[in-house]
Amino acid sequence: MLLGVIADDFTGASDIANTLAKGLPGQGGLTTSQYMGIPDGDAAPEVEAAVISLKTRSVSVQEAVRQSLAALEWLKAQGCRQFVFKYCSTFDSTAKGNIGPVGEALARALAVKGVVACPAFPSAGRTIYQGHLFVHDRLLNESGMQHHPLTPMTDANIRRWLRLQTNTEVGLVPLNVVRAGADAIRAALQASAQENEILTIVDATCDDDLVAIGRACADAVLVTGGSGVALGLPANFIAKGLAKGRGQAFPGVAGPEAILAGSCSGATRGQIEIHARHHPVVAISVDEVMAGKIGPENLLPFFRDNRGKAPLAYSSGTPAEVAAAQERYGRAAVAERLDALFAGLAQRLVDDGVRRLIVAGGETSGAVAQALDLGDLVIGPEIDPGVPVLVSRRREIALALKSGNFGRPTFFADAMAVLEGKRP
Ligand SMILES: Nc1ncnc2c1ncn2[C@@H]1O[C@H](COP(=O)(O)OP(=O)(O)O)[C@@H](O)[C@H]1O
Ligand SMILES: O=C(O)[C@@H](O)C(=O)COP(=O)(O)O
Repeated sequence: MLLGVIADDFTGASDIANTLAKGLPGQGGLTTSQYMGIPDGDAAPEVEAAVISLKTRSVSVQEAVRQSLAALEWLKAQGCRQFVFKYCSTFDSTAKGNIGPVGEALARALAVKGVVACPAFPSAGRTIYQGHLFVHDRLLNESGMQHHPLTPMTDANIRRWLRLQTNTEVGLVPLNVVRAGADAIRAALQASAQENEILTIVDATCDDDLVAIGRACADAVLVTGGSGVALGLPANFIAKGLAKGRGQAFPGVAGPEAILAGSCSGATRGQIEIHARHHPVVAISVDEVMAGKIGPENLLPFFRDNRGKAPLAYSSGTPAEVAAAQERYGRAAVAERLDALFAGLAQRLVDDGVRRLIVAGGETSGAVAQALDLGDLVIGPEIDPGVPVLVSRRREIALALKSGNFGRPTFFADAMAVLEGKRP
């Protein structure tokens, strides 16, 4: 194995697995597998890149660090020469963590400083300039992310935000240095390390910037960021003759289908609204869930009755609805109960024969994927930027784990077709 990724959530893991499997146009990527948590045994010998999905974005700092270091140990034991800590392209974190503490702990474990911290993902509209994160034409804190149910992002200056989470100063490699190319980036990172800065925000506003950053990191032991930071990494291994740039075929999976949405992002709510125009959808009431009046068994008939019609169940609410529910029951309690509902529902759906499953929302996907005994996931074709088809050979299921913010407006119906091996 060449490259090991520690991802702080499950949709993020499939996002970066997609980037690594795809590689740069005309070059191909790495043979990539996604794992649900730290695997018990060794990876299959053909795996060149392993992505370990953790659910550490919203747990305590200590727990996030503990799990991330355990993942690092497994990846080291598989022989990886480079490690990536993958977090969200919208830098989802609180003033306490978990990006800073996990990034610093991994860097300390690997004895490195001046480590790239770059959440940029231009094809999804995330760019960084002078350490400020933009989502399309908006600063992060004006993009809707200030309303996120678990990690409200209230500062677009991610260098300043990250410094709240770290023990050491945070560096910056500005865009003019990035545009000067890989050698200039490498020199700036070395200078940052000499200043004892463990993590260094690196600007990037387009894919070429990310490719240059990737080239600068050819020999870096640790890289951190969104999936974009991995764009140039497979090419380094191919150039060194360590990987061949193979593609992975996907024949499609037929069978009953289900869509579950727990993300409250504007993008997901828009996709639900569009899906509802021509497909059966059912809203899950948070009040009824909290009162114990609705559980997985109540939702199962809806999916059975609507087989073949891409049925969708969602809890997704507007910022005002989310705020009201959190005030009434507490943020953690709502998240826990909804996670448990979606997890239990997914288990029953798969036991009932569902073979194509789409989940919207990182935490929600984590809860669902942990509940299903999926084994390792093979990375199939890209549905939309950051969202690949995932195939569980163990359970013969095709999945899509969609970040709340990702996907075209007609994502749900289109993705269902792709899971079946058809292009819409
Ligand atoms: N109606 C709601 N009110 C409050 N919280 C909700 C509601 N619906 C979902 N949630 C919670 O909001 C969080 C959404 O996070 P996540 O699934 O990661 O989506 P995203 O990918 O948009 O971040 C989850 O913890 C989920 O349980
Ligand atoms: O980097 C990204 O934006 C995604 O890969 C990601 O991490 C998604 O997180 P959620 O929005 O919580 O699904």
